[in-house]
Amino acid sequence: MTVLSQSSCEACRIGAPKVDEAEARELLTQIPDWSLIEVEGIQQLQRQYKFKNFVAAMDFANQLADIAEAEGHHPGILVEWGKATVTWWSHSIKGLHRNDFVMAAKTDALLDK
Ligand SMILES: C[C@H](O)[C@H](O)[C@H]1CNC2=NC(N)=NC(=O)C2=N1
Repeated sequence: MTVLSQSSCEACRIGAPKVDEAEARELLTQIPDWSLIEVEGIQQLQRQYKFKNFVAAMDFANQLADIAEAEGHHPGILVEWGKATVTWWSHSIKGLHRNDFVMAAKTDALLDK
């Protein structure tokens, strides 16, 4: 199996294939702390990270912004005191593309730095 955190995003345009349920289940084994959620009919990946204070959460969000820009794929980020909630989905296909699983794994990998 390819290591998601070491993969890159591929071009994702309208009409690109959504990840099906079997594939989602397999990919989730590499990002076990993420939840599959559905918001207004759109499947998304979500994880909440805990930090020691607001500045640490904000610093994490800024590091995530850098990798999002580098990959051309962008998350939802909610920063609060001591936590950051990150949500990944592909706007262009209104659902989950493999890119979202790649980015979730890269988000986790930020914690190892
Ligand atoms: C033109 C640009 O590449 C696109 O709008 C990208 C930007 N970042 C994106 N991020 C996410 N999460 N989904 C998208 O469909 C998306 N599209």
